[in-house]
Amino acid sequence: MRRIIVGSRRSKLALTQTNWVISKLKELGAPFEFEVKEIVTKGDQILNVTLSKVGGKGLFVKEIEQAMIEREIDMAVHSMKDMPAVLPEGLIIGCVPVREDHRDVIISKNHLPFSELPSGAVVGTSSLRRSAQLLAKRSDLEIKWIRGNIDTRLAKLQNEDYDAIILAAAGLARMGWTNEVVTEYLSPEFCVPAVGQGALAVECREEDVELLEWLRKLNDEQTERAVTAERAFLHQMEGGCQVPIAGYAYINENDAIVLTALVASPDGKEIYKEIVTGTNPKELGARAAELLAKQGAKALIDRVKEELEQ
Ligand SMILES: NCc1[nH]cc(CCC(=O)O)c1CC(=O)O
Repeated sequence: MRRIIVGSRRSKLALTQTNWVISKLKELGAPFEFEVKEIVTKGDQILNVTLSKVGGKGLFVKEIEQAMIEREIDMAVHSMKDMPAVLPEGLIIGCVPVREDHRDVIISKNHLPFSELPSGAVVGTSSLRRSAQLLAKRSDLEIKWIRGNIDTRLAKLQNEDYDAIILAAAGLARMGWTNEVVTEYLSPEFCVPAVGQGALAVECREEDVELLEWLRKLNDEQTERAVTAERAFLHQMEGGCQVPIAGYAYINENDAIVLTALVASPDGKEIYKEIVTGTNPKELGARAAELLAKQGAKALIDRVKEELEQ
C-alpha cells in the first residue's frame, strides 16, 4: 500500500484540519497509508510583527510547498485563506472540501455584542481587513494587533488588556470550541470575510494522478466554484496584503454565484464594495475587480503601495 506523507503546520488547528482530511479520505476507501509530517513555517516562527509587514500569508505555505516539490511530502491541507492567489509550478489544489462557517465572530470579555462595546474598547485583530471594516462602523474603538494561534489569542483575551477579539468561526468550529466562546457572529454583509475563509485547500503535485483521483472525491463543487470566484477577484485586484481586501461568494437557488467584493483603506474611511452575480467564477471575480477599480479601489491600492515604499 502506498504511503502518503502529509505535511502540516504544527498548530492544533492545522493538525485538526489535516487529520480531518485524512479520515475523510479513509472513509472514502482511499487505498493509502497516511503519515503526518510536521513542518514549522516562517509564519509560525515570526510572531512579534504584523503579518502584512513580513511578507504576508504566503509565509504559512511556502516551506510546505517546497517540501512537496522536493518530494519530502506528497500533500498538504491548508486553510484556503492562507493560500496565495498563484501556486508554484507543478503544484495544484487537488480538492476543495465542503466549506465550514465563513463568518467572523466577536469574542468579548463581558459577552458584549459589537454594538454595545464601550467607546475606546480595545479590539484585538491582526487583520487589516477586519480592522478596516470594524473601524468603518465604530471609529471610536481601539484596534490592537494580536498574533498567535487561536488558543494563544483566546488566552490573550483573558490575560491581557483586550476587551474583545475577532476570529474566524471556522477555526473555532473545527476545534469544537464555537459554543463555549462565541459572543456574536458577524454576517458577511456586516463584515465581509477573507477570500477563502472557512474553506480548505488540499494541495498536491500536479503529476500525482493516483492521489488526485482520490482527492477529487472529497471535492465540494459549490465550495470550489465560490472560492474560485473569490480568488479570481483577489488575483485581479493585485493588492498584496497591505490593503484590506475581502471577498465572499455563495451559490444561490438558481445555481448562480453571488460574489461580494470589498476593498477598503486601512482606517476604514474609504470602502469600495460590489455585489455581482454570474455563472463563470473567474469571469465574475474579474468583473468585481474591474468594477471596484473603477470606483476608486485601484487608486487606493496604488496610493497605499506608494506610501509603503517611501
Ligand atoms: N489568519 C489565520 C487563520 N487562517 C485560517 C484560520 C481559520 C479559519 C479559516 O479556515 O478560514 C485562521 C484563524 C483566524 O483567522 O481566526
